[in-house]
Amino acid sequence: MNTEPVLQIKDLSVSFRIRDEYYPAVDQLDLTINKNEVLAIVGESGCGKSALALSLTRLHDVKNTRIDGGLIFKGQDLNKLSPGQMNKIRGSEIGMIFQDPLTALNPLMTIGRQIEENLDYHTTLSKKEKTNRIYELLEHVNITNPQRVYNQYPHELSGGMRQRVMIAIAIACRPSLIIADEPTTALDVTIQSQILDLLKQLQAETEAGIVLITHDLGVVAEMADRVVVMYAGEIVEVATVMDLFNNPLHPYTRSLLASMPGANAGQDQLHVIHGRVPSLQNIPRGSCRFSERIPWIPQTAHAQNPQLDEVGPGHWVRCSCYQHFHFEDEGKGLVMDGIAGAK
Ligand SMILES: Nc1ncnc2c1ncn2[C@@H]1O[C@H](COP(=O)(O)OP(=O)(O)OP(=O)(O)O)[C@@H](O)[C@H]1O
Repeated sequence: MNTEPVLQIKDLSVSFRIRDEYYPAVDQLDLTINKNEVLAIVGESGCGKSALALSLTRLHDVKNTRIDGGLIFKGQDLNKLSPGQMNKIRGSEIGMIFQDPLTALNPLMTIGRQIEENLDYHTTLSKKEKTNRIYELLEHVNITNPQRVYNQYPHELSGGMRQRVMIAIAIACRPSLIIADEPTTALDVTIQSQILDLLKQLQAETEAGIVLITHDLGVVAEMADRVVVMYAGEIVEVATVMDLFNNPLHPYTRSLLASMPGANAGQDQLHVIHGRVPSLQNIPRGSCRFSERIPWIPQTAHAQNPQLDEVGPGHWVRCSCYQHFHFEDEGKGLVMDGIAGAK
């Protein structure tokens, strides 16, 4: 595995203003994304995945969002760039693919014109070169009739085709980093797997680092090299995809995996994680954030403020007592050694 860093995230906090106070949705996060790797970020809704993605592209609402910390990309800190400097990087060296291409694409502009706009901004190609490049890009994302699609509007295309167009725009200037936020969530299963295959193929060609934000562990298993599990704004586990699926350590990761369809073969019910991700104002910031989702485990078992520790090569976990948890079948869920009354 190539470990040449593309992006280094250093002590990153992304905070939203709620009634004149800022609350971190991403809390002091450190992470490196390498060239030619797919780094998946997973977690339930509200864990801070999209807040993280927005901060990487600096597409946040500046009035109500504060970003602290470093985003080191090719030797410069994205967080210190002016909006103009960032515009030059976004869409060229950093490509973006979002969940809903219908919202991301301009409904009043033809597909050809939208890709051309990107090339206008980031390249000095002539009109003819741009047109050829657009046809080439559309073909590259497996659009069979590029000439026709060039002149079509987003609403005339299927969801899968629109996502292919988004990918064509994202890769138009051969980015070294791609942020893909739930790129296949809105698509049906067959189209989803075609789009994932396309992303894999493009990555093999470009060697870009891909940050893949998803709540779908099936997508993670298919795509990721490394996985980051987020809970309530923090990383709770980082591991290679093999380690994460074969040897999950954090109770939250284990609960997520047990709640995945197909995980409990032979059992009638999927595991349901008790409770929900706390809202920003209610995150217990000075203690173990996950403890309230496993209330049957006594507070004495939780470290006050667990750190993210490397417990094996490249395997990090934020839990001081992960060795004592185990998962029981038949709906009993997560239990802890020697704790009576656990369920
Ligand atoms: N603009 C905002 N203002 C205030 N709070 C926000 C804002 N955007 C997100 N949040 C809050 O920040 C937290 C993290 O949200 P975020 O959208 O990043 O989660 P997520 O893991 O991406 O969830 P989803 O999968 O549903 O998109 C949530 O508590 C959310 O309610």
